[in-house]
Amino acid sequence: MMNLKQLVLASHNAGKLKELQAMLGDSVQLRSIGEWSKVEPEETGLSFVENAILKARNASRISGLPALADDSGLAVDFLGGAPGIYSARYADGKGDAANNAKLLDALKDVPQAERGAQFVCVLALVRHADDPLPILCEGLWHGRILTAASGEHGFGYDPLFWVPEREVSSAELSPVDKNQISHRARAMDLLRQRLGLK
Ligand SMILES: O=P(O)(O)OP(=O)(O)OP(=O)(O)OC[C@H]1O[C@@H](n2cnc3c(O)ncnc32)[C@H](O)[C@@H]1O
Ligand SMILES: [Mg+2]
Repeated sequence: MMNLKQLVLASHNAGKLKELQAMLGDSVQLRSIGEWSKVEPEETGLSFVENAILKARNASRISGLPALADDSGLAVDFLGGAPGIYSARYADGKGDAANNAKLLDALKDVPQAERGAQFVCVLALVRHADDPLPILCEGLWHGRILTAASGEHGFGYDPLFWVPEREVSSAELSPVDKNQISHRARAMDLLRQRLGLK
């Protein structure tokens, strides 16, 4: 198999790097693609899977190492699954706070029963840039969109995501707790099984 001591993470998102490295533990060192390039590839795919593969290939091409990508987002029922693959760009690249404000506004006056949402995470691992058989793993996390932000942990939409099984927002979970139950944790669990790491 491939040498998994070092894996390039095809992401410029520090929150993802932290979470994924914590889940992997010491067995695999994740190195951010930011060490090689600050340029983010355009995410032109129409699905999480396509974008994850595109980012992984790009990082592997640049670094010459096997690469792992995470394409993720928030799919809101009332919005027909939006912002979905456009979650990072929902407020036109103005960042997390603007994304959250736009989402709250889009759900203004929407009753609790219709505020269901899921976080989605697709992990793609390529052994090399032209790998014809990327390893793909997916994880979902069901919850609800709050009417106001709450909590300081995590990143992105975490302050707006109510976690029914814990009765707190995702940003109120400790990092250790989030990493046990999140969409990313579920996808990583499958990946570790696929790689024989557990
Ligand atoms: O593409 P890379 O460089 O990995 O970084 P990114 O932030 O652009 O990542 P995505 O394209 O996958 O977009 C995912 C967005 O979905 C949101 N998101 C994903 N996982 C999340 C999580 O665990 N908690 C909160 N928000 C999350 C957050 O807004 C992210 O910016
Ligand atoms: Mg992105």
